[in-house]
Amino acid sequence: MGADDVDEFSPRTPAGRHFDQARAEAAVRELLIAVGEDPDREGLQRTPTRVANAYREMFAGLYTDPSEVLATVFEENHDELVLVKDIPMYSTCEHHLVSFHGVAHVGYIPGESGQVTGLSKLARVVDLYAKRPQVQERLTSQIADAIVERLDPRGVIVVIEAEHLCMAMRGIRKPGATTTTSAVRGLFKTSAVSRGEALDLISRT
Ligand SMILES: Nc1nc2c(ncn2[C@@H]2O[C@H](COP(=O)(O)OP(=O)(O)OP(=O)(O)O)[C@@H](O)[C@H]2O)c(=O)[nH]1
Ligand SMILES: [Zn+2]
Repeated sequence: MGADDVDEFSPRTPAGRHFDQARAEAAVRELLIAVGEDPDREGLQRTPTRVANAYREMFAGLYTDPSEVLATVFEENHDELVLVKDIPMYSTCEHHLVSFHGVAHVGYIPGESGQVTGLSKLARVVDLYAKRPQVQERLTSQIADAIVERLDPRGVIVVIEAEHLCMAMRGIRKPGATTTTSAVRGLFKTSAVSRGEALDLISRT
């Protein structure tokens, strides 16, 4: 398959872009040459294929529609906080293409219709946006906005705590430094009491 040929099963982004396996493999081979390696030595022969497969997986969220992930919604007449804590999260820094990883905490208060979603769906939304080239601030906001759009809740709070390998293994080299970001919507923005209660539950071990 040539670099521009894409089979009909290649995953596509909503904008119609696709994962191009042949091109990804060629790029990895080029990178190995650029760093002074021999891509034909035995240990590296399958590396372009492996790395392309890994990137396909790491960026799988580019090809998934968030509304599909939050499709399961049901009425429970629950009008208080639902909080899923410590969701493991692996994303990729869009500046250096290395990992940033940690945990996400996602909470919401259902809207007047009392509609809730499956708990696993909150973790799926985290995954979907994490599996893209990202910055932590945008990842946090996108998760919150997707939940607002689908569930029309009274409020949403998303907190992400992560270590960026681009700050640990290279550059400033500060392993262990963590970055915390939050996105609050609705009641969690307008009410300091609601926000404080949620943050208290999130920080409790
Ligand atoms: N705000 C924000 N910054 C990030 C994130 N991930 C990486 N960065 C930062 O992006 C910045 C890119 O800075 P540049 O000066 O363009 O790149 P650089 O020369 O590689 O920078 P250093 O990492 O400081 O060596 C760095 O300060 C990173 O720490 C993120 O999720 N959010
Ligand atoms: Zn980075």
